[in-house]
Amino acid sequence: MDKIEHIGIAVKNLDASNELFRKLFGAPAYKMEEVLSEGVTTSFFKSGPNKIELLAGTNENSPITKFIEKKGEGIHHIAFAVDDIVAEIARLKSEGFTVLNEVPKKGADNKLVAFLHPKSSNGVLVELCQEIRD
Ligand SMILES: CC[C@H](C(=O)O)C(=O)SCCNC(=O)CCNC(=O)[C@H](O)C(C)(C)COP(=O)(O)OP(=O)(O)OC[C@H]1O[C@@H](n2cnc3c(N)ncnc32)[C@H](O)[C@@H]1OP(=O)(O)O
Ligand SMILES: [Co+2]
Repeated sequence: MDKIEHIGIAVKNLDASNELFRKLFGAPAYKMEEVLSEGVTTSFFKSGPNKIELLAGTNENSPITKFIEKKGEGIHHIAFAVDDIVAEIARLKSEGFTVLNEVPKKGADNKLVAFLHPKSSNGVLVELCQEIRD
């Protein structure tokens, strides 16, 4: 795990939150992207070397919709950059973590991603992100 790649924040209304975070960071989102497979639409902000990912659910089954119903808006996950997501998944499995998708899937912002069940990581939803290299 090299560094925190982004922090994911679950929001009800992406337009309203885009404006709030534009004021917070003094700059607009640098990217907005829908990830159909996850039932989310996202916007990304840069805060110095860090990234913030705002996520809104696009359907009632979206993990974000369910999260907000249960816990309200707020920090949803922490994503870490990894060099080799397949190797990292194998390592974390061997260490006893519950990997929610053992086959990496396409995420936002040109990444392959995988998630650990929060119950196996002290109540924190952890995302692994590997840059998709052309
Ligand atoms: C990929 C695009 C983008 C990117 O960066 O590229 C994204 O980041 S997409 C982000 C959205 N996608 C996901 O979150 C996928 C992984 N998440 C899941 O598979 C589910 O959300 C899961 C398994 C974490 C929870 O599933 P579900 O909501 O069906 O189960 P429960 O509500 O019963 O939750 C079980 C248990 O976990 C607690 N929980 C749920 N979500 C979180 C969370 N984000 N952080 C911490 N804890 C969480 C929940 O409260 C339950 O605990 P309990 O003590 O039983 O209440
Ligand atoms: Co994310």
